[in-house]
Amino acid sequence: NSFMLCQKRYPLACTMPVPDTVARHHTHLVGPNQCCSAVVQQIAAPVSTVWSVVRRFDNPQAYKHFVKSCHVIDGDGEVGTLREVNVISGLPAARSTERLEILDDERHVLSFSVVGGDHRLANYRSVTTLHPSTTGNGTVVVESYVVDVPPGNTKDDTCVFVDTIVRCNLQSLAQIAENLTRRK
Ligand SMILES: C[C@H](/C=C/[C@]1(O)[C@@]2(C)CO[C@]1(C)CC(=O)C2)CC(=O)O
Repeated sequence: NSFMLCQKRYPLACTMPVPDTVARHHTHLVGPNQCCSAVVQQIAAPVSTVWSVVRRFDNPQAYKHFVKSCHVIDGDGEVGTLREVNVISGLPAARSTERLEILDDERHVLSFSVVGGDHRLANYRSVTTLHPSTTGNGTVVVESYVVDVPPGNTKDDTCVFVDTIVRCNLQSLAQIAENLTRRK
């Protein structure tokens, strides 16, 4: 599957030209003052192993190293569950309140939206999907997002900032899933 990244030049809908089973989840309506992008990460671990880490909405710090701690405010892990994420120092952010929007254990789709907190990424929503690699027993992770461009920022700067964090998260996810696979 030749994943092509979400092109920022799609003014209205940010879709990724990928198999339509994937595109459906990574299609975001992008407003005039928003930007969107996507990050793709190859992981040398089975989809089931990667999913067991990604699906834990209550435990993002398992692989997101910018997260210091997280606790569930409301809900039981199903869609609608709210979490409060506390962020490590040094970032232009302290905490974030996030809502679980999609948790699909069959199709390996997770989506959450940022609904509050003190940071600069208003109306952030991301979708993460897992796909078996076409070669070998690995996983391809696709994570796309849409977010408001903060006042004073350009769309490109915003995408560079968010892409960098998402890429760090997915590289960390790869390390953890590959370590889990070696240990078995
Ligand atoms: C980009 C996104 C997370 C961003 C943040 O969690 C936050 C919502 C508060 O701190 C951050 C780490 C950075 C920020 O400015 C906004 C990636 C993810 O967690 O899935």
